[in-house]
Amino acid sequence: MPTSDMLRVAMPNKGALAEASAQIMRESGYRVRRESKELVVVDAEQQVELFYLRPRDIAVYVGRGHLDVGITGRDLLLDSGAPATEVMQLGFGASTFRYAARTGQISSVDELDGKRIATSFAGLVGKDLADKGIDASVVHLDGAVETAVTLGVADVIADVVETGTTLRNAGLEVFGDPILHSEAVLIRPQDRVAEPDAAVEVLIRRLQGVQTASRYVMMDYDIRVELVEQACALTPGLESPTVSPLHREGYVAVRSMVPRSSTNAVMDRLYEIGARAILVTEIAACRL
Ligand SMILES: Nc1ncnc2c1ncn2[C@@H]1O[C@H](COP(=O)(O)OP(=O)(O)OP(=O)(O)O)[C@@H](O)[C@H]1O
Ligand SMILES: O=P(O)(O)OC[C@H]1O[C@H](OP(=O)(O)OP(=O)(O)O)[C@H](O)[C@@H]1O
Ligand SMILES: [Mg+2]
Repeated sequence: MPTSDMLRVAMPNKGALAEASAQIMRESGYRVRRESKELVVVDAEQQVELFYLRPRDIAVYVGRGHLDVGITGRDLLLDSGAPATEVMQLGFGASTFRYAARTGQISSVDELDGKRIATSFAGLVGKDLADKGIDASVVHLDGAVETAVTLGVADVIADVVETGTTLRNAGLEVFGDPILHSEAVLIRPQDRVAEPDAAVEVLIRRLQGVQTASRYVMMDYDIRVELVEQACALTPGLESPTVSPLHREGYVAVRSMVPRSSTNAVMDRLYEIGARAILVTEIAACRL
């Protein structure tokens, strides 16, 4: 359906996902908007158009096939009911979607029957209630739903919870299991996910490259040649460590990718077995 040959991408124009979405696209080498009033950015060189839309509307545009891919929240995708499919998790914007009530008032979803539930995710909540066989009424509000309980508009809310600060400030607490674990995701039209699309594949590989580059560091060290197997067991890398001869007889240099979170623990172990000149560098970008 898209009329242009360019890859048409939906970007969140504001809200919790906007900044991180712009950052991951920028680091993936795409031209993003410089100014928050820009609605469309055309990158003729790379044949990509970015459309800045309300996060809530993104699944609608993509589901109808007017845009090829979009970045939105899993909760917004499911709430919309649009025929779009999640094709990649983007690793930011994590949150849970939960029921909450006045502290100490409700301890289980079994108590929801007959209650008024305020939410801006009526689709998601309606489906959850139906799945659980609960007969409750949904009060659909645009946002700041925590206040609905304070003002007596509802008995319960169902909303995005990240740190829990907003709930605490409203004197509310969660109950029951999370309805959903959400995060930012890349979505495509449901009826086109099976169709190979070279431009989408390039986008996904670039996004994966940025994710990997931020999850790993590059580690270099020198070690006596007879200890190289032991050292490589500590730094197996993703495929295989690079082992190069050193000018100094009996030593080799090893280079390997190491998960960022274990950097210091790995350096400690390497040092203990005799590795020296252990250097850690950032990976700016990668394609694996
Ligand atoms: N702390 C958070 N608050 C709100 N949404 C969050 C948070 N963390 C992640 N998200 C995700 O961001 C998306 C919400 O997008 P939305 O545009 O409503 O952002 P917002 O920050 O609520 O902005 P708005 O000012 O328009 O309400 C959802 O997918 C939600 O799960
Ligand atoms: O658990 P927390 O870290 O406090 O974050 C969750 C809160 O943030 C969002 O509100 P937002 O600022 O988007 O306002 P809104 O409700 O009007 O969308 C969300 O709706 C919760 O209220
Ligand atoms: Mg919001």
